[in-house]
Amino acid sequence: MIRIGHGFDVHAFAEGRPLIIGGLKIPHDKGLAGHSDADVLLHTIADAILGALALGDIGKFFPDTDESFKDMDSKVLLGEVVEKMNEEQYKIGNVDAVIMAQAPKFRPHIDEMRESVASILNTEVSNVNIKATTTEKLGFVGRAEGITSEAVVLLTKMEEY
Ligand SMILES: Nc1ccn([C@@H]2O[C@H](COP(=O)(O)O)[C@@H](O)[C@H]2O)c(=O)n1
Ligand SMILES: C[C@@]1(CO)OP(=O)(O)OP(=O)(O)OC[C@H]1O
Repeated sequence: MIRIGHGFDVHAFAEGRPLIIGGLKIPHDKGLAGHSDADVLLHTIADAILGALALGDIGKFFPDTDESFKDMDSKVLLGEVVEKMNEEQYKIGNVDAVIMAQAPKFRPHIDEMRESVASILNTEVSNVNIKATTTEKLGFVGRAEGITSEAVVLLTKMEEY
């Protein structure tokens, strides 16, 4: 049994915050605004997993009106979503994600990011692909107002013994 899910998220740039993407602190002159640490990539992957399981989205489980999630580490958020996935007897088949940002350049960080994401998802690095693209200076991404990302995940049912 396999299930597919899609995730999408957007966060605006904000001065005076670190840029956290894929669980890594990426050197840049600004970070992203959010109730949590605003890790747009981990939110996208969490939403894709919840989507595959027809469980809703991260706002349902981690509402931004709840003060206990203020400045939350999104690695913890995604870890809790992985626990839900395991409770449903599913594991990661593979993940393919794209980060859309005019800057910074993510290419130098992609391999470390894949390792970080694979570790949270409890899967092999070869099951995690992360891409980055600009939008050729078009739209809110192109004007460097924020970062958006999209992901698809394939989940596979755990073997029953
Ligand atoms: N924030 C980004 C954007 C892009 N890259 C890498 O550059 C390649 C070319 O990007 P274009 O938007 O000009 O097509 C892209 O394939 C990525 O490898 C990046 O590292 N960080
Ligand atoms: C993660 C949560 C919760 O801290 O906050 P944000 O960092 O604002 O992220 P978003 O992707 O807008 O939605 C989920 C939120 O409930």
